[in-house]
Amino acid sequence: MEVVLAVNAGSSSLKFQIFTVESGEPSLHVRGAIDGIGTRPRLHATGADGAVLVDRTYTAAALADLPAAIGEARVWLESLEGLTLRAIGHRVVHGGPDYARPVLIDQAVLDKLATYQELAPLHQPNNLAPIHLVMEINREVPQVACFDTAFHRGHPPVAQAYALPIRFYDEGVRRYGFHGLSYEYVAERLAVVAPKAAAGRTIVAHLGSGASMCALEAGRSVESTMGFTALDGLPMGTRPGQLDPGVVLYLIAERGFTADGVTDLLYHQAGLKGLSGVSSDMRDLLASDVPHAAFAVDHFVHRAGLAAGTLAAALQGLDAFVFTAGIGEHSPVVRARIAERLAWLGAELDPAANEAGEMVISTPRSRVQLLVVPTNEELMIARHTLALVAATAPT
Ligand SMILES: Nc1ncnc2c1ncn2[C@@H]1O[C@H](COP(=O)(O)OP(=O)(O)O)[C@@H](O)[C@H]1O
Ligand SMILES: CC(=O)OP(=O)(O)O
Ligand SMILES: [Mg+2]
Repeated sequence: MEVVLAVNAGSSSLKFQIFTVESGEPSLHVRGAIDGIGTRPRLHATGADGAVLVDRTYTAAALADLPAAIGEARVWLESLEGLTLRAIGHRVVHGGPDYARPVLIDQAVLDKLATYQELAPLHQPNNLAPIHLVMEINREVPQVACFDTAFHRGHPPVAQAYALPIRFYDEGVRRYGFHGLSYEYVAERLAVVAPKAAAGRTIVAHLGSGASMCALEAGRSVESTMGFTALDGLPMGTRPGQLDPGVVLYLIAERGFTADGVTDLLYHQAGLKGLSGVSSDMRDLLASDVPHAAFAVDHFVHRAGLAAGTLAAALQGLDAFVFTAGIGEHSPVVRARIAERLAWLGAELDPAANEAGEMVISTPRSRVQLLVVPTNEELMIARHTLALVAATAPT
């Protein structure tokens, strides 16, 4: 059976899905992940029917980092029988100014992508590691890089620019935006399940351990809360979101921070984790009775409300607001609190539909339709990979 493997190597997890490709559209065969890498590592995978194929836990030391997780995932994937690998697609967070669409990977592409490591230190090295490994063990299988930045590359220059001397724009210091594979998937899904919302002015809120929002005009991205790196915008699990650059200058000039020290603070020690002192995980904060945990949640909701206002201004109005990713898909409490911040735009939540996790969670008379649409970055990767491989196959 011919399959495409989609790999989403993140900061603390390695997600993968295997799709059969007979029909032209990828069809789910196996879905799995190793998560909790370095803390509570767990490999689990299910078949298309939901049957559990593997569920293993490890000590933190046994799977301490992403390379170790890749090694473990490889052993398990190679134990699956009867599969012929047609191609492998990878999520690559930063495509810089060069890549506006997915690309077939060769050494030159890989070298170029390595130059963006500093712009996404939490993600890019992890995204590239499995590509390197496959290149070492099997040069025959085509590999495709699918970028988080690509979906946003049509933003108008006024939206992409920072008010710095223009030479910096020319050399690539721009607002790129991320989570593009997730937004592209949600936009395609909306066109099917909520065509009216899809045709209008929509904000999609991708609220996971990384979090951002995207403004869609008839399914096309026109603005996003993230910028040059995935540090900007909303507060996240361990990243602060929007921050006055003066804070960084203060840390360097007054507190003796090095570049590495600032990087560690902004990528690993800030956000919900830093503010609460409890956890980077929204579930832990909602369950905690520590006052700082509640304060971190309040801050998250406050900033989400402000970001929604900014994007509504970019769209000059709002027809629909969509929740997705870990928090957006699974937390009725956080959805309800953000929906409250959208009341001035005419949004009215249906509490029962929200608690039940229905797709439409607004009342019929709400002027802004509120929706929950689960994302699927791996399916988007598989679609792109299949399309690119088919287009470049020798005839
Ligand atoms: N039931 C829930 N309630 C609140 N938050 C949740 C729930 N389930 C998951 N989350 C949040 O979702 C986050 C993970 O989201 P996810 O989209 O999988 O992130 P990523 O892909 O960036 O690792 C977790 O850190 C947790 O904060
Ligand atoms: C770009 C980004 O923040 O990704 P993630 O949500 O996977 O951390
Ligand atoms: Mg993610």
